[in-house]
Amino acid sequence: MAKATPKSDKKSTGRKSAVPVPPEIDASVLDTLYQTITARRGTDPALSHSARLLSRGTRKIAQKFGEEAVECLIEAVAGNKRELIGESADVLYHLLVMWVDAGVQPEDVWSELRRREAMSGVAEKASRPKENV
Ligand SMILES: N=c1c2ncn([C@@H]3O[C@H](COP(=O)(O)OP(=O)(O)OP(=O)(O)O)[C@@H](O)[C@H]3O)c2ncn1[C@@H]1O[C@H](COP(=O)(O)O)[C@@H](O)[C@H]1O
Repeated sequence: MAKATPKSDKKSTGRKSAVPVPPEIDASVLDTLYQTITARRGTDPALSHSARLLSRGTRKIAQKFGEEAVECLIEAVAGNKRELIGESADVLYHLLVMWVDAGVQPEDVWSELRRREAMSGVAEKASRPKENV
C-alpha cells in the first residue's frame, strides 16, 4: 500500500509549522476508526450509526457486512474503480463494527497477517489439514 509522505517541518527549524498537518493517509485510519466505533457503543443510536448498528445485534451486523461485501464485488466485476473505492470503505467500516461486536482487536488480525507474511499463500493452503471425504 502506498504511503503518503507526511508533511513535516523537522528538517528545518524544529518549530511547528503554521500549516496544519493532516493525519497520515494510510492504514492507521483503521485503528482510529476502530477506536471511534468502540467509543460509540452504548451511546445514542439517533446520533451514531455505529451505536445503532451495534444495538441491533450480531446477526444484523453480519447481514450488513455481507450486503456491503456483495455491493463491493459487483463494482469490482463491473470494473468501476471509483465506486469500488467507496464500497471498499463501506466494507471496511462494517468489518470493524463486526470486530467490535465480537471483541476482536485489530492487533489480533494484524498479528495473523504478520504471521502469514513468512509463508506463501500456496504453501499455507498446502499446510491445512486435509478434510475427510
Ligand atoms: N465509515 C463510516 C461509515 N461507512 C458507512 N456508514 C454508514 O452505513 C450506512 C449504510 O447504509 P444502509 O442504508 O445500508 O444501512 P442502514 O441505515 O443500517 O439500513 P437498514 O439496514 O436499516 O435498512 C449508512 O448510514 C452510512 O452512513 C458509516 N457510518 C459511519 N462511519 C464512520 O464511523 C465513525 C462513527 O460514526 P457514527 O457512529 O455515525 O458516529 C465516523 O468516523 C464515520 O465516518
